[in-house]
Amino acid sequence: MEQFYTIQGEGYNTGRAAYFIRLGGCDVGCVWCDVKESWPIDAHPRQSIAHLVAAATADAGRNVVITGGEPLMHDLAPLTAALHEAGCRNWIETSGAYPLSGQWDWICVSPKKFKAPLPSVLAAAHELKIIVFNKSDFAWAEQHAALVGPDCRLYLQPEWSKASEMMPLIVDYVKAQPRWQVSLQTHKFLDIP
Ligand SMILES: C[S@@+](CC[C@H](N)C(=O)[O-])C[C@H]1O[C@@H](n2cnc3c(N)ncnc32)[C@H](O)[C@@H]1O
Ligand SMILES: Nc1nc2[nH]cc(C(=O)O)c2c(=O)[nH]1
Ligand code: SF4
Ligand SMILES: [Mg+2]
Repeated sequence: MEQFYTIQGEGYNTGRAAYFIRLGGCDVGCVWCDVKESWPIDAHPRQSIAHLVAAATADAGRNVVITGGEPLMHDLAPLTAALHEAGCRNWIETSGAYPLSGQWDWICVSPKKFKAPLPSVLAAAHELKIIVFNKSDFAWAEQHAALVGPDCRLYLQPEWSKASEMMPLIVDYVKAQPRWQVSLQTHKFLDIP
C-alpha cells in the first residue's frame, strides 16, 4: 500500500529509525482501526520484492517494519529472505490471525477481539501489544499474556480516540502489575508518519 522511512512510534522499538512497508489487505475489521484504507487487498498497486528491498536499503537505517493491513495474509518468506540477504533486520506488526510466514528478528503481536490470534503466533511473539479500548480489556490482556513465552514483553497501548479516558486506568494497572509497560503512539504526537 505504501512505504515510508520514519521512527517506530510504538512498543519495544519506539524511537528507532525504521523503513515501513505497509501491505494491503485486512479482514480482521477492528472498529477503531487507524488505517482502514488498507483493508481492500486488491486496491493497492503491486510492487516487486527487488524494488521494495532497494528502497528500504537506500535509507541509512536497516530496520524494516512489515505492517498493513494484516501482513500475514501474504506469504512473507520471499520478501523477508531478500531483506535479510540485503542486511536488514525484519520486524513485523501483526494481529496474529494468520499463520506466521517469513524470517523475523522482532515479532509484535497485537491480538484482536474481532478475529482471534493463533496460539502458534502468540507463542513466537517477542512483544504482546494490547490496545485498551475499554476497561474489560485488562482481563482480556491477561488471557493473552498467558499464551506468550516467558520472555515476551507486555505492553498496554490506549486506543487513540479513547486515550484520555483509558490512560488513567492504564497507569494504575501498570503500577499494580509492573510486568506490563505503557506503549503510546508517539508518532502521532510527533506528527510524523
Ligand atoms: C494498523 S495495525 C497493522 C498491523 C496488524 N494488522 C495489527 O493490527 O497488528 C498496526 C498497529 O496499530 C495498532 N492500532 C491500530 N489502530 C489503532 C488505534 N486506533 N489506536 C491505537 N492503536 C491502534 C494495532 O493494534 C497494531 O498494533
Ligand atoms: N511511526 C509509526 N510507527 C508505527 N508502529 C506501528 C505502526 C503501524 O501502523 O503498524 C506505525 C506507524 O504507522 N507509524
Ligand atoms: S488487524 Fe490491524 S489493520 Fe486490520 S483492522 Fe485491526 S488494526 Fe486495522
Ligand atoms: Mg500505524
